[in-house]
Amino acid sequence: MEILLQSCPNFIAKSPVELGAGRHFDFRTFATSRKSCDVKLRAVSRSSGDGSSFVEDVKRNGVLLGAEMDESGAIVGFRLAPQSGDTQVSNDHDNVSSDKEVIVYDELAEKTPTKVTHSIVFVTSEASPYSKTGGLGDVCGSLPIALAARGHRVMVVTPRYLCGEPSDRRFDSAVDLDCRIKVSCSGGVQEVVFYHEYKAGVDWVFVDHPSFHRPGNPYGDSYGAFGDNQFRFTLLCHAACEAPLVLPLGGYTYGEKCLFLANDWHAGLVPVLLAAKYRPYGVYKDARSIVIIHNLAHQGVEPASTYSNFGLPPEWYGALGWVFPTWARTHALDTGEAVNILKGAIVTADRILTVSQGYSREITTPEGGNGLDELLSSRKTVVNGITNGIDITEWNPSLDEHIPSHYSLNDLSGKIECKIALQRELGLPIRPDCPLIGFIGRLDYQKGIDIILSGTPDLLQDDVQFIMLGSGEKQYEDWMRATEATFKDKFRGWVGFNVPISHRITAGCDILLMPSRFEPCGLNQLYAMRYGTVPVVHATGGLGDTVKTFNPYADEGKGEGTGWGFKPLTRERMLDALWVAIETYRKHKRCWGGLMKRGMERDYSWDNAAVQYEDVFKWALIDPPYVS
Ligand SMILES: Nc1ncnc2c1ncn2[C@@H]1O[C@H](COP(=O)(O)OP(=O)(O)O[C@H]2O[C@H](CO)[C@@H](O)[C@H](O)[C@H]2O)[C@@H](O)[C@H]1O
Repeated sequence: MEILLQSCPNFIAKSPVELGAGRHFDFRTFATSRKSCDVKLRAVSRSSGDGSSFVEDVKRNGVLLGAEMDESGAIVGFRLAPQSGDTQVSNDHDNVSSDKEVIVYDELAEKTPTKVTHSIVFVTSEASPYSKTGGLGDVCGSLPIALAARGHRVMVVTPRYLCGEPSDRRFDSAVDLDCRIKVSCSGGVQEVVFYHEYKAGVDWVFVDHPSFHRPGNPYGDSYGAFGDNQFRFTLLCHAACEAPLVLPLGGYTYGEKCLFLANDWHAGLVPVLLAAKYRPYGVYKDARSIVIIHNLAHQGVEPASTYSNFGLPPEWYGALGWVFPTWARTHALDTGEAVNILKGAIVTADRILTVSQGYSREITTPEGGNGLDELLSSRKTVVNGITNGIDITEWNPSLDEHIPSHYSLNDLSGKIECKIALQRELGLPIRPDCPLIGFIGRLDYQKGIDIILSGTPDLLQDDVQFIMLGSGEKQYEDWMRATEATFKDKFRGWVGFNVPISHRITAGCDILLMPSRFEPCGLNQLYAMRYGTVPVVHATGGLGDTVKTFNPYADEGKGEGTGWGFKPLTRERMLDALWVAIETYRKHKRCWGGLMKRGMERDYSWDNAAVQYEDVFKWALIDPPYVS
């Protein structure tokens, strides 16, 4: 797309590093420099109260066919045209490619009116199937599709990770938009490139930079977390703020009236940038930002001296500045001063969302707030929780490509075949009647692995089989291997991240164990219930919200509930709950059938959640920007 910004020196503003000690960092520099770059960018990026300057630019340059405005007169997008000749006409969003200009003319647009409700920009460090290390990838791979299906215009901005493995091929169908922007951060100017794929109604935008090309997962490799993650995700956030202004996806930019959904700390700089870098210059005045907390335990905390890497004005230090409590400091001279990206998001975003109502309450308490509870409590009126849905196409026992036999509520025979096949695959004795317990998840403190570790020897005294799939802390991986060697006929530990195996465990087990210490929502218990596998969970956060404990006497003796929730999180309580579940499985087949059925019958689709997200969008837009 030649018309775009190729040489635009975006982020002309010098970073505080470049400006030396000067306290008067002047963002007018930024605004002026922006004007001096390619006039076409000026037309796209500059904001105007009444839109008149846009119309002027259109007339003068012939670049824009017109600014698209909503009822209030706010600019919500632009239609772009090339400067000269050979125009191709297309209304097919799928045809967006680097060698083709896609124009949507008025007549075509009239015939197929866009169902634009909101322009939504997800910013995330992972989005399945392109990248996934956990539940964040699942959510950002499916919620955007659900919102797009409801008529919203949805873009997902995420890195283009290339790690030299076959998984890189997932990005094969994304095309280079030939749009380069420059980002000033970390004391230099970085060029980032945008790739794009339009799929399932969503614009998947991939931010490309050499720092996203390396072996390992999105955050680290076998040596631990990457040392430059702050830099990598700072780049992502800067690029995500530019994307709606500069990318004419399907012929239109998203424009300034966007709803940014910033997921976890990796995207946490987005609300800060809107407030500190754009709004003071009239850009994104009508945009709103919502920070979605999938896990408060990770906040993007680095030494205070790294503040200058963000490309923010010095006077905005207070938004990210953070001081560790005395007990958390490492030595006598440690002042505890740090920058905390998630904190920055919490104090600048228009709304704060978590992925279940239970967790939204917990994060405002000292026990669940990870040091941010007071801050979150101070913004309690804009904190909400919406329980995640799941991708019911990927997780469907009657169609799942990863499992050996299919089954449904009406015909469960395939489930026992899945169990037998799993026992065979993992080399366990093939015993269809033996209670088979599963665990899937990261091997870390959050997931309560230490409780599993202390309870397993007792659990395995019983006539049960136990399968664990996970990777994470080395001590737990080693423990899994050692336990497998000790209990050859009863225990299997699969160390690694393997999606097909996770499906086969979900389908083949009778019980899924989740003793998470905290769980913002949890997806595996939802997958399990959909697959007729009964969850036994620590009743915390989203686990408490989604798993209702079995009561055989309720509903005139028909029973109610979909599993067991135990509390508090102790080895004894976990073993008690497991014992009740195992006994019910063995001795009360009818009750067990009821548990499976009620779990399988539930509605897990994203539709409910999407409607609730729309409410939050509405509330965000009713209020003026929190930081204007
Ligand atoms: N070894 C392995 N092999 C294959 N697949 C594996 C795997 N380990 C985990 N997974 C998969 O990764 C996902 C994990 O999702 P969770 O919601 O359980 O946890 P996570 O803590 O990553 O997510 C955070 O974000 C999500 C989304 O909001 C919240 O539900 C959650 O509470 C919060 O901690 C599931 O799809 C699971 O099957």
